[in-house]
Amino acid sequence: MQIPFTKMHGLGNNYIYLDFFQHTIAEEKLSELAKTISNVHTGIGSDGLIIIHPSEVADVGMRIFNKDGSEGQSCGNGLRCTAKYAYEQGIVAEKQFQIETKANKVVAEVQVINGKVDHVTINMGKPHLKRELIPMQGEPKTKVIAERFEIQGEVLELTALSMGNPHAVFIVEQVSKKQVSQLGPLVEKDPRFPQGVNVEFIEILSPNEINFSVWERGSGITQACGTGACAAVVAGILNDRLERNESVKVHLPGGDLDITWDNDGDVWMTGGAELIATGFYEAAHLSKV
Ligand SMILES: N[C@H](CCC[C@H](N)C(=O)O)C(=O)O
Repeated sequence: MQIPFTKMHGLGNNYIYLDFFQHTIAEEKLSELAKTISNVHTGIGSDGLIIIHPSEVADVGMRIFNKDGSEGQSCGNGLRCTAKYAYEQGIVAEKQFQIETKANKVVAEVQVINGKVDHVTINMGKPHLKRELIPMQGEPKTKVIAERFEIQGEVLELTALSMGNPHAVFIVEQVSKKQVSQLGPLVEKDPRFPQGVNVEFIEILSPNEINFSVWERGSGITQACGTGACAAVVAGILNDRLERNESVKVHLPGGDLDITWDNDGDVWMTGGAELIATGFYEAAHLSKV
């Protein structure tokens, strides 16, 4: 069975995209397909699988599956690539349109240069700050801001929130690969986060600029995490370290995103989206799943 695919990335956070307007795959096969197609040795290799699909409540829909086959509720880099694809493939006719995710409906606006989408701005909606909405164990109605968090004998300060998917943000003196690779997987699966959690470490460079690194739920270290960058800026503002209602430059390993948490409570993300390849995935073995 040959499955047509498009591979795209946002700041190096790359996914295999399937266009369900053209060709669908059975629901029960999607998790297994995400695992097999993401495998760099026996598949195409990616951070996961994204489904672009018809929506009854928006112009287009997007679902995201991580490398381990788990389904996330949203994906910032995936949304920018989905917006690029939807506009360039004529799924949408306007430069501004709505995209449905498991988490919410977002508004995307594409910036077109020479007929191609160069970058995309997305209103990612409002963060959820209550512990029960992250979700995280503990006193439900409270927020998680600069909370003492002990892990593997280390005591860190945790700010946790949801962008439709869960995020644990740690403000540190200096981000390092060592801390992400050692602490990331432990926090991701910590029982205090019953649905798991994406883990971000941020270094405040100024009230409008941070360094950022991430261990993603279900995919491990990635070059970038759009929802994570949004969560990081919200966390920095909640800790009075970053400017509200102004653009914050987020330096991720794969490149920069501009994030604003405005006074209406919406989080805005602007960044690139790139086409890598199109092709056909040989999925004969999937028939046995
Ligand atoms: N790993 C995430 C989904 C992908 C998010 C990330 N790639 C982004 O750009 O926001 C989760 O399980 O919630």
